[in-house]
Amino acid sequence: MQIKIAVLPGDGIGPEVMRAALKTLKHVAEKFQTETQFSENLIGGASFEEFGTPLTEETLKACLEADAVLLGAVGGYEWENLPHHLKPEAALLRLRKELALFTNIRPAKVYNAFIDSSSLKAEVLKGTDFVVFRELTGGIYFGEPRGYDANQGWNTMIYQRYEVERIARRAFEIARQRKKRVTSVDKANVLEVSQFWREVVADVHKAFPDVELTNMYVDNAAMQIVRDPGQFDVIVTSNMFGDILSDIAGMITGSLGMLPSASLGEKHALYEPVHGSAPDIAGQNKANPIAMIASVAMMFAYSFQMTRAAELIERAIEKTLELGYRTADIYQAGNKLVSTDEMTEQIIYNFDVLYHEEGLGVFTL
Ligand SMILES: NC(=O)c1ccc[n+]([C@@H]2O[C@H](COP(=O)([O-])OP(=O)(O)OC[C@H]3O[C@@H](n4cnc5c(N)ncnc54)[C@H](O)[C@@H]3O)[C@@H](O)[C@H]2O)c1
Ligand SMILES: CC(C)[C@H](C(=O)O)[C@@H](O)C(=O)O
Ligand SMILES: [Mg+2]
Repeated sequence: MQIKIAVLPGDGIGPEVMRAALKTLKHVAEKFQTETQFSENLIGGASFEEFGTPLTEETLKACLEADAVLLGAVGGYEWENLPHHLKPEAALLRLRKELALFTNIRPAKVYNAFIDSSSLKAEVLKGTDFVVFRELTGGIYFGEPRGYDANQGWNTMIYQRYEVERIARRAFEIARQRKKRVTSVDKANVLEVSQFWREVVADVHKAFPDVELTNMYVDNAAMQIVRDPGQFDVIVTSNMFGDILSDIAGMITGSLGMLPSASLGEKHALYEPVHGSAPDIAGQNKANPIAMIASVAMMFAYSFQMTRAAELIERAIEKTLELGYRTADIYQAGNKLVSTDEMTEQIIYNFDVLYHEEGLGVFTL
């Protein structure tokens, strides 16, 4: 098999975690006799500096032609005051829209080895394994009209029926393979668009009577995720609520540096960590590469049905954590403090150890 991947390292720690991910990817692909073909392009601030735009047509074309896109992160202090359409983040938003990546999947899974280093108590975290399905190409992020002048600023939160239906359907389908529980998160007590969301989700639910549906207001959901994360299986929600809830979920798992994501459309797929470009630690070889490496695992599973490869990467991450290796963001006294590169080497080493063991290829991210 040959796989064609568009690589977009981006800004800040993006290139550092991408280097880690590509090293892992190449190693895994070789083990599984999979031929890889890469295109690499600038995106975000790096692209703005070189071409005066955060996303060139050439980069977009490379992404449209690839089987899967891998993205590091975009953004940084130096580009914060640019007009909106030139900000690094605009590139990511346009890419999601152009590739029609309407489903963003962000799993919040607690690694056992890690349970004592989270900011939450171990007994609260035990058994936490849920996934956020965030709508990614609609809602207030893209609604018109939008703008600001000297006296006011405005955005529009709008959803079309088909947009809610397709993400809800995917959430119910995945729930069927999991614990069969969907929590739809909205703000229907205040927003009409949320009332609409709630009604459409209920309509879609009729085709999935074996899955339990609960509705929850977003403020309560934020609290419940921290109070009792074990109650959730699949959370489905709109673009902005999903953005916020997935960062909260990031802390459940210990650090944003641990959370991978997949963005899927009908034809295209993009994989990126949930975290940003972390300008505060960029260039120091101390970023946690796990979110990016786990995003590669998601790519193998979702884009190429290589479940065994994905499972081995996931287990190699787990084993590396069990052995006590930690980057600075998750370090506690008694651990082995390692750099981005050393963490990557350990994960690859443990991948090789596990590769020789028997396994069924059960991927849980
Ligand atoms: N998908 C993306 O490209 C993406 C996502 C979020 C934020 N951003 C952008 O990134 C820039 C910085 O945003 P922010 O500071 O709000 O969020 P951030 O995720 O970049 O950083 C938040 C905090 O988490 C830490 N952190 C994040 N990832 C880490 C990792 N892998 N290892 C260790 N520590 C890590 C950072 O050091 C920082 O203290 C902004 O320009 C923002 O727009 C981009
Ligand atoms: C960088 C930004 C545009 C992006 C978002 O808000 O979607 C980020 O926060 C994310 O969660 O992927
Ligand atoms: Mg975010």
